[in-house]
Amino acid sequence: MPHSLSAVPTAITVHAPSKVNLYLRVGELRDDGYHDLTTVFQALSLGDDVSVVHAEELTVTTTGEGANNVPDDPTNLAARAAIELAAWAGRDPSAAITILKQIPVAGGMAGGSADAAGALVALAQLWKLDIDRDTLATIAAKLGSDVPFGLHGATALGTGRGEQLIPVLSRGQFHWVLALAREGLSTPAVYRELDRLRAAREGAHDEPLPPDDLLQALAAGTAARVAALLHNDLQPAALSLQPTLRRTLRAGVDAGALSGVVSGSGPTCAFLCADEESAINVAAELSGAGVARGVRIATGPVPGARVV
Ligand SMILES: C[C@](O)(CO)[C@H](O)COP(=O)(O)OP(=O)(O)OC[C@H]1O[C@@H](n2ccc(N)nc2=O)[C@H](O)[C@@H]1O
Ligand SMILES: Nc1ncnc2c1ncn2[C@@H]1O[C@H](COP(=O)(O)OP(=O)(O)OP(=O)(O)O)[C@@H](O)[C@H]1O
Repeated sequence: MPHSLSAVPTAITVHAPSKVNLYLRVGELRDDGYHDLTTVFQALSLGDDVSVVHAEELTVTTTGEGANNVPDDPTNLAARAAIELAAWAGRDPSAAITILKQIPVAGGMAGGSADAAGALVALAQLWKLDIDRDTLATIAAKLGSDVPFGLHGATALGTGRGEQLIPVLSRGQFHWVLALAREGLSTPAVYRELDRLRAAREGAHDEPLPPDDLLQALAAGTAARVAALLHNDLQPAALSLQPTLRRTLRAGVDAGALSGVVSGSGPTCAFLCADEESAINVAAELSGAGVARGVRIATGPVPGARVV
């Protein structure tokens, strides 16, 4: 009996959060193909579970929400995380990675990034690596702009291409309703659409609003003030590519949300509600309105990717 038990490989499981951008200002297109950002991220309780065990080779298997649309080859961001981390450690990247997906795929909630962050934390433990958080964050930034925030979690101000993070004080818990869209949106396509819309406006520039008011509202924990200050420069581009999202945004506010915003590059719409009871009511009404493929309730902020 003890013999057969020891033959079972021990899995390490990490819970990795999704995110919503409470504030996202997009600067000019840079020479490297990225845009400079000023953003405020919040990590949400809706998340993926990433499990790893020792194996002869590197594999990745996904189950759950939208698993059919997630690659099971080395292009999976969790597999790329394994390859980058192994290269840093000077070892082979062999491990079996299993992802239980809850974060909508191509939904603007950093699903792949969460899995990459989760794989980094899980594999660092499985491989018993002596690696500090800063080095892990540097590897994370190579994998994608949103991956460092997947490690960081909570609420943070992001600059650069979104990978440079400063913690933001946030009091209490915020209650969100997420409306999942039927079709995903490609992040590069949404940035391209923003550039196209801006070029068509012939030099008209938005005044960059500093997020100071939002940071104060977060520190005070006032949902109504935070709701009034939600802002996403990518929203017009996401709406241009998926015009039905206008109806979704209206439906959430009509259902009683304080306010709604497209999450990151979309198409998920995130609605901030006054409290838990309001979120339950908004979710029920939105489900009945037929504007979304599905509706989820989430709270934030929550911690970054961590072993469970
Ligand atoms: C929309 C956001 O989710 C907001 O947090 C992020 O900016 C996207 O982050 P991500 O999915 O991790 O994106 P990456 O994998 O780093 O980049 C994918 C593509 O998005 C565009 N991109 C991304 C980040 C950024 N600051 N500027 C960009 O223009 C680029 O075309 C890039 O090739
Ligand atoms: N582990 C993964 N989970 C989901 N998608 C992945 C993963 N690895 C690679 N992908 C690919 O990346 C594409 C974008 O997926 P993802 O769910 O990360 O988008 P997103 O949440 O909109 O990203 P972001 O919010 O960071 O811009 C998918 O269509 C899929 O082909």
